[in-house]
Amino acid sequence: MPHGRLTAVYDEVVARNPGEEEFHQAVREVLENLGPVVDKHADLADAEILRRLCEPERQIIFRVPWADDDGRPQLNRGFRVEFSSALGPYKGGLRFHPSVYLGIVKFLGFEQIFKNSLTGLAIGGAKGGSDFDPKGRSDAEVMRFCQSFMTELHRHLGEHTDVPAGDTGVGQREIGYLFGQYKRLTNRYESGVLTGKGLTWGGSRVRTEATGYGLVFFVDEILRASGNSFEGRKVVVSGSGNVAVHAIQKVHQLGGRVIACSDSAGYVVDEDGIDLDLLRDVKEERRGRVSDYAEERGGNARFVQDWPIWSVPCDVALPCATQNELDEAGAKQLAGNGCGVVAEGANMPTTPDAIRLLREAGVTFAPGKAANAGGVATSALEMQQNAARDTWTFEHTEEKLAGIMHSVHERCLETAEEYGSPGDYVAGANIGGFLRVADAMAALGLV
Ligand SMILES: NC(=O)C1=CN([C@@H]2O[C@H](COP(=O)(O)OP(=O)(O)OC[C@H]3O[C@@H](n4cnc5c(N)ncnc54)[C@H](O)[C@@H]3O)[C@@H](O)[C@H]2O)C=CC1
Ligand SMILES: O=C(O)CCC(=O)C(=O)O
Repeated sequence: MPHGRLTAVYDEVVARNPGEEEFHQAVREVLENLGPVVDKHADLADAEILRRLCEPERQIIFRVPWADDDGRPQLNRGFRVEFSSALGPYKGGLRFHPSVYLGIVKFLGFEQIFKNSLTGLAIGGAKGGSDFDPKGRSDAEVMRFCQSFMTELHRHLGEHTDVPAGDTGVGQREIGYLFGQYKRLTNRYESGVLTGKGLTWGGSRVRTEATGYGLVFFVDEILRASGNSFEGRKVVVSGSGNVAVHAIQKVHQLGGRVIACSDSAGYVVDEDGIDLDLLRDVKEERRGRVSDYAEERGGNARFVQDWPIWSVPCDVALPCATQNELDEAGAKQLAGNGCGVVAEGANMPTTPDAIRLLREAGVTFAPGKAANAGGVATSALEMQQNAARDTWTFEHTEEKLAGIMHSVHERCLETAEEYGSPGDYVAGANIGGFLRVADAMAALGLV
């Protein structure tokens, strides 16, 4: 990072947030692109916008006690990092996974600022979660955990203040328990306080599908820009959760074929194309593994007990599982096998070395800030419907999502061009996301 001013900001972030490696990585990835912005807009640098953006407006860490099914007390740690409210109420998901600690929540919250800004909608940036592991827990245990988590968190939330949603380990079941407890504690049916709700209690059509669908809409924009399409293309998707499943569905709808997906135990290769009904039955209904899918599917499907998935040859790769899952070795395999596009469905799944390698090899790379923005954008559409006490059809909502992904794609390309890096989606996303939030911060004064 050659720009002195940016290096100083980065060094300060590392010194003030020791041990939070994922947060350092996320900050560095943004700062690396901001040299031309600082040169062009000295006023933003003088207002210390960058330093202020790297310091969350508020960080909440709390104890979450709950009782398991045997009546034994259990203890977890809860987090909510409210990073920036310059553009609107804090907005971003909750992650329940044993790996969650402050550094993970801060990297996710930091990325969320720029992603949310890129959507063009009125949403600030935040993220939260807990080191609670829902795997193997009964519904009753998950409910008690969620109720305890919300018992503390509710005092920090509100439809105009902070609006969480799901992320890894938090789906509609958890959002339901959280919303139920919020309603009980506040005695308010405040639909706009959480997104990702069920359709009978204030949810939006397409929110469940939105991140995966939006990702595929974004890749479709990339392919169309060079006169191509998904028709007949082989696609590899890592993960088999919410984002992965809906990305697979939309790829199939657009004429592509997803031939592999994974979970934390390994991956399945199915050259005939993943059978989505079977995958969803195994993963969502029975909470099983992709190895069960391979066994039940039979035929050409095979399970490989290894990780990661990137040795499977494909035209398009969509990392949709977790951070830093695609490293330099994986990038080398993808590029060597002729992959043309890598687009991030997960948040920061590609390491900096892997991104460098992909770009040097001529692979088009789309960062999650832009490519997976469809989820949070549709959350904002859910908030719009809640505020108007309205419900939209699936077709209308999906059309809006596609329009938003089109404009995120345009914003990335136009910004990259303007700032001297034509065709560079990383520069376009980072600069485009930064400019909108920086402009608002400058207008709001030193707050
Ligand atoms: N749900 C949403 O709307 C959005 C999610 N994302 C990101 O997409 C990614 C996936 O999220 P969801 O699909 O919602 O979660 P999920 O909980 O539905 O699925 C996560 C998937 O990733 C795999 N996975 C998780 N941690 C892993 C690890 N340490 N090693 C190997 N595999 C692992 C799981 O096996 C599962 O298949 C995350 O990075 C999340 O932050 C990004 C934007 C929005
Ligand atoms: O819908 C939301 O508010 C959150 C989505 C999210 O967590 C993300 O974009 O990573």
